[in-house]
Amino acid sequence: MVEAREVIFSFIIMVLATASASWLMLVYLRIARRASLLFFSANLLFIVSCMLMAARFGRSGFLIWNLADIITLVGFSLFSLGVRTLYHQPLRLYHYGLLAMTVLLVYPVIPGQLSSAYWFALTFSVFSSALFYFIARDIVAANRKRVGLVRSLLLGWPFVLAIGLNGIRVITQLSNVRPVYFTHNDEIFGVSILWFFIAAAVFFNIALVGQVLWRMIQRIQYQADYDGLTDLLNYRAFQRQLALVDADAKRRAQDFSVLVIDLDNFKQINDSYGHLVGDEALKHCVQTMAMATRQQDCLARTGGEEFSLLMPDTNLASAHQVAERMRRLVEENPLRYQGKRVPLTVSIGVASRALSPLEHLIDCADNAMYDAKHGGKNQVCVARGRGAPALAAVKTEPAPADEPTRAAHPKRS
Ligand SMILES: Nc1nc2c(ncn2[C@@H]2O[C@H](COP(=O)(O)OP(=O)(O)OP(=O)(O)O)[C@@H](O)[C@H]2O)c(=O)[nH]1
Repeated sequence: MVEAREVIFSFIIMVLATASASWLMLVYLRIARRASLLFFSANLLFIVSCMLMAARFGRSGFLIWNLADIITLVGFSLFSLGVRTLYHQPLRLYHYGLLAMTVLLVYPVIPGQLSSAYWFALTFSVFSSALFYFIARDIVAANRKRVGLVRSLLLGWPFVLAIGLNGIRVITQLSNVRPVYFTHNDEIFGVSILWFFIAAAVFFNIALVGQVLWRMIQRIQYQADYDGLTDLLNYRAFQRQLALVDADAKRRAQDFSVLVIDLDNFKQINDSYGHLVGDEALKHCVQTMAMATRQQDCLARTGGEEFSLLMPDTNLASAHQVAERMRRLVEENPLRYQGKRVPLTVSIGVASRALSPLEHLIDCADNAMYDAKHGGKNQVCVARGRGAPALAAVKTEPAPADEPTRAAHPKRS
């Protein structure tokens, strides 16, 4: 039977070596580099731990046994840290520090003799369960919002299963049914637990590769739909959103409106302060504009310094109010840069679906925005009518501070 164990141990080490090589390849390819490096290191530690465990069958030294357990726990900690790194979660190193301290306090207390096998196994089960719990919890926390609880649990299923199996093991051991697994003189359990190691090595690594792939897919999807600078939806995603809102509005016989918003004299900001300040100005402006929007509105970056706001269930008059409020907020919140005040203003065009067909809606708002530009900038213009939106665009004037919805003369900063 000892020979069978040796063969199985060699097989486990081969599996772990293959996993290590694969993670190293991902590090080399710069795919989730830091997380892959942590997963690679964890697999190396498992190889060391397996070698020690293989040695312990010959000599049954408890020091080696404990060392193998502790190295395995450090490997699981690296898995857990890798998952947190992958999902950009806070590392919270004190969690691992606390766990390490407890491990180092508990292991020396247990007497190093064969009858303690039960306690060593129990201790290892409890600590490894804590680490599996960290991993499963982090995977669920990172994905729950996007794919729901059940699917996010499925993403980390080997770790969830490991918590369950360890739980059963702890309960059976605490209820003193019999010391299961890891008994030196019990050949059957000795070999069966080795098969369990193989399954764990394979499934844990597959689950983690799955996390890396899943994360990459999420990132690609995000880059396809979002603007990297402002984190707003891009033009393509905005068009998709527009079609969805239009279908919904038709079904419910409701109106909706769009704003096309363009920063004024933005080239001048870039030329005077540089592109980095220009980028800051764009981000600052987005934050300010967002103050005028509601939860259901959809603000998108549809051009370099051009934005669009989609407002479901909003008629032209209400959209005009929002646009005016937005214009005023931007004007009143200049960018502060190195103690200087960088004034920002926007020109806004408003159009509503009730007055324009979908295929012309954005053009109508865009033309109204250009009317605002030609009218002197820092103002809101409303597009009316279907056929000739540019001609029908009606300029409205900014409201006074206490009356956000009514007109006054355009303000310039
Ligand atoms: N910093 C920065 N600049 C950008 C970005 N995208 C576009 N721009 C710049 O925005 C400027 C737009 O210039 P124009 O189209 O002349 O517009 P403007 O100066 O705002 O003039 P008006 O629209 O007439 O008020 C150009 O200089 C672009 O290089 C960006 O992501 N970051």
